Amino acid sequence: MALRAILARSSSHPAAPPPSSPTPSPTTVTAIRAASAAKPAPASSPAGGAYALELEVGLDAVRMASTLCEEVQAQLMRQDETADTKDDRSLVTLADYAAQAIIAWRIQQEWPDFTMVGEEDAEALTEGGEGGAQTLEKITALVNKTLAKHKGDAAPTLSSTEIVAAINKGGGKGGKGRHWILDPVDGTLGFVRGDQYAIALALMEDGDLKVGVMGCPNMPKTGEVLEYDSSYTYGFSPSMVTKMLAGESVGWYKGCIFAAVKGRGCTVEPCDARIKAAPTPVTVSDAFDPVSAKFCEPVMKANSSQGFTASVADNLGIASKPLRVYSQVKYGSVARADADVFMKFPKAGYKEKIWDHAAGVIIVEEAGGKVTDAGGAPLDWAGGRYLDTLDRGIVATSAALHERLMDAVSKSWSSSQL
Ligand SMILES: Nc1ncnc2c1ncn2[C@@H]1O[C@H](COP(=O)(O)OS(=O)(=O)O)[C@@H](OP(=O)(O)O)[C@H]1O
Ligand SMILES: [Mg+2]
Ligand SMILES: [Mg+2]
Ligand SMILES: [Mg+2]
Repeated sequence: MALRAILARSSSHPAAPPPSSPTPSPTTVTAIRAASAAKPAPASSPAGGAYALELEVGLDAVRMASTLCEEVQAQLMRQDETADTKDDRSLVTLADYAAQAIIAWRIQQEWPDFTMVGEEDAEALTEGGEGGAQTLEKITALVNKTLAKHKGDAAPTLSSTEIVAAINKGGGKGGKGRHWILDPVDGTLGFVRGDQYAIALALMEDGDLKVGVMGCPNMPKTGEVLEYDSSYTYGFSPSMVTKMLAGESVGWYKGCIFAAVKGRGCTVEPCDARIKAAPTPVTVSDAFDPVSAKFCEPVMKANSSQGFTASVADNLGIASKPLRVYSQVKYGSVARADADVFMKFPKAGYKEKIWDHAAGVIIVEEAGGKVTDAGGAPLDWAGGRYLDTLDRGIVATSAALHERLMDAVSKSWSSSQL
């Protein structure tokens, strides 16, 4: 792999006061009530049930990875660090490797024989000459620093050999059986631009998603993500940190972790463990009003046909502009009803990867939503590393709106074929 350094876009983010919550949009006329379709949300955290340990480990692992990513994103913004390109010319940073390493290490503590389908591998670090070796050294230091921060005296010091082994745990083939699915930094482009990204972890058993944990370190506590673009990378003010350390409520914060367990609902809580806030149940939008409805999609035209999604939105009567957001934060936005619909229609021939969707999908489903391909079929998690049988694209929405969305997709597809 070529380790060609790319300068992260320079970005100045003026300190801004915490934004206030946006006014909720009214729901009116053509409202489709989805309440009966939505699962009853539990009073607090999904609390795991039979998957309590998996949930606890997943939250711990994703929390550590979030800390590590925040540190690297700040370095990128200061231009103290750079991104590299992989053989497929996509971006990769220290954080992508280090987050995969720390999450795999944490899972291995509980399940030494676990298998994982993860995005990254360590080839560029072991076969990449001096540049690769230097990058591995930085990753090792970053992982150990993060472990020390989170585990204190109990923190081990991992060797670079252990780090390589942990990263390479992501090389699983998937298929039937029990596999963790990991995108250590989803939306790497957003990450290097100081924007939205997600750490997306899921557990799949025989094709069924059982647990999803998604860290979104730049997602605000409330409101739509695009309203906060000037404040993504500013930290907490000194007075907020003082309050947090004293265990006081700070009201607004940025940095959310979504957690979902099959059949037990979905919750959201702060990424930063210093913020004392109980996990809050989230549910998808319970009504559809085209006037106030919003849909989200990838930022890059190369990743999804923006013309096609505009046509589908038009068929649904959605008047507002799309929310173009990096990463699986889009699924989080649908899960907590900031948006009504997420659509992605990649170019023909592009093979979607399971780690780009697994955590987001169980989060939306457990929030009362439905995620399918463009033909209405559920996604096939047991087919290996790719979603090989996917029909055209992926749509996520409330269970109640799904059929209407399918009709809109069919209508747009027919007219685009004419
Ligand atoms: N050509 C093409 N078509 C569709 N999808 C692609 C394509 N190339 C890459 N990818 C995958 O898209 C992941 C990022 O998705 P996003 O929704 O964040 O895209 S965007 O940057 O907002 O446009 C991104 O995930 P990360 O690599 O984790 O960032 C890729 O796996
Ligand atoms: Mg990538
Ligand atoms: Mg991804
Ligand atoms: Mg990624």
